[in-house]
Amino acid sequence: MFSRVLKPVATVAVQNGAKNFSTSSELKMKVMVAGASGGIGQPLSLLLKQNPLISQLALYDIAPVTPGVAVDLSHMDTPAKVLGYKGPEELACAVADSHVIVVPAGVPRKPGMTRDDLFNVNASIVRDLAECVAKNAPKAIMCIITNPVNSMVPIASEVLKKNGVYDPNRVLGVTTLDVVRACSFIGTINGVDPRCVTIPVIGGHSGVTIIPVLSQANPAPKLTDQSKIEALTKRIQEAGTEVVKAKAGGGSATLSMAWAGARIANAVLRGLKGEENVVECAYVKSDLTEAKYFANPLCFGKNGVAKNLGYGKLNAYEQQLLKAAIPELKKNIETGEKFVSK
Ligand SMILES: NC(=O)C1=CN([C@@H]2O[C@H](COP(=O)(O)OP(=O)(O)OC[C@H]3O[C@@H](n4cnc5c(N)ncnc54)[C@H](O)[C@@H]3O)[C@@H](O)[C@H]2O)C=CC1
Ligand SMILES: O=C([O-])CC(=O)C(=O)O
Repeated sequence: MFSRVLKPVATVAVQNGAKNFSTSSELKMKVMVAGASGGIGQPLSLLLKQNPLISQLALYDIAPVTPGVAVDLSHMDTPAKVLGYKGPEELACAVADSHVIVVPAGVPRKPGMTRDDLFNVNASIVRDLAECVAKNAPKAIMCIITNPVNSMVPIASEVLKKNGVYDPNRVLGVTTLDVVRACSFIGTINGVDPRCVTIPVIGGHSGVTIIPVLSQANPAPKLTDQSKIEALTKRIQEAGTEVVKAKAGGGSATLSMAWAGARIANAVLRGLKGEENVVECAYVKSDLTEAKYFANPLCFGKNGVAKNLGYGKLNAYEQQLLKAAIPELKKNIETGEKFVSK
């Protein structure tokens, strides 16, 4: 079950420049989760506690239960040491010396809302977290789950820039759930194990900006005509809303997101550790299109994103999807950038 998420630990030592990194033969990695007591944060932390690449797991949230969540997880018989941090006065300690910071802090959607409707509340949460990261762990790799992802990544990037510590290879928007869903749906259609399916999902993380490149899926979905391809594309684009509706006011995807969050964190950690050819899609600073940020397959290395692998050849339908996504992405990016500059 964990073969993709928990790959064997590489034993090479790496030195990637962040302060207080271990210089012993085994790099000790600290992962911090911001929003650790929430619907995503708790199961994500449960999965991360099982990751042998992590020596320290710092759980941060404004919720009073957070130290208790940390005590609870600390009783699991896996090596990662778990510490809980609660409230803004403890944030700097939680962040300090982190190699990877995963951010599911912020409010989720209710039925009838778009991800953009979350902007007003979540923008300041991500801004303040990024400010603290800039001051206390400028070399950390931020993996931002908080919605709207398309705008939150520009916000974190602009804050890091203002502090003079921005490295575009160290700020990611988490789009892994779109890939996970596409693999799951294709697995069902083809009657195969979804873990054997690969597919790039490019663009961003909301509605029309989510572009599953079905022509590059392996195995190809067994769909006979174009209308079925279009219906599958729509389902992947709207899968978040499918969950929001099904939860009927109880929030959005949490468990599948935790799974996806653990998967991208593991890819980043494997790259930091020196493993080669670790590839996942994520939303990053990009010059591939007119949008300043764009999601597509990336290769991870000792300093975060090591190589942008582009998005390959798109068929005519996918090119049409890309054309529809770009104006929306540009608008979302501008909204994020304006929020920081005002
Ligand atoms: N990127 C993606 O694919 C997905 C993103 N999301 C997004 O993830 C976010 C979290 O969703 P859930 O976990 O379901 O929400 P939730 O409400 O269950 O949990 C959010 C947690 O964040 C905490 N929090 C609020 N302000 C904070 C702050 N300033 N610092 C630290 N923690 C803070 C809350 O106390 C709460 O524990 C939402 O914005 C949601 O839209 C959800 C699913 C998929
Ligand atoms: O739909 C939402 O609000 C949460 C999310 O981003 C997803 O499930 O893809």
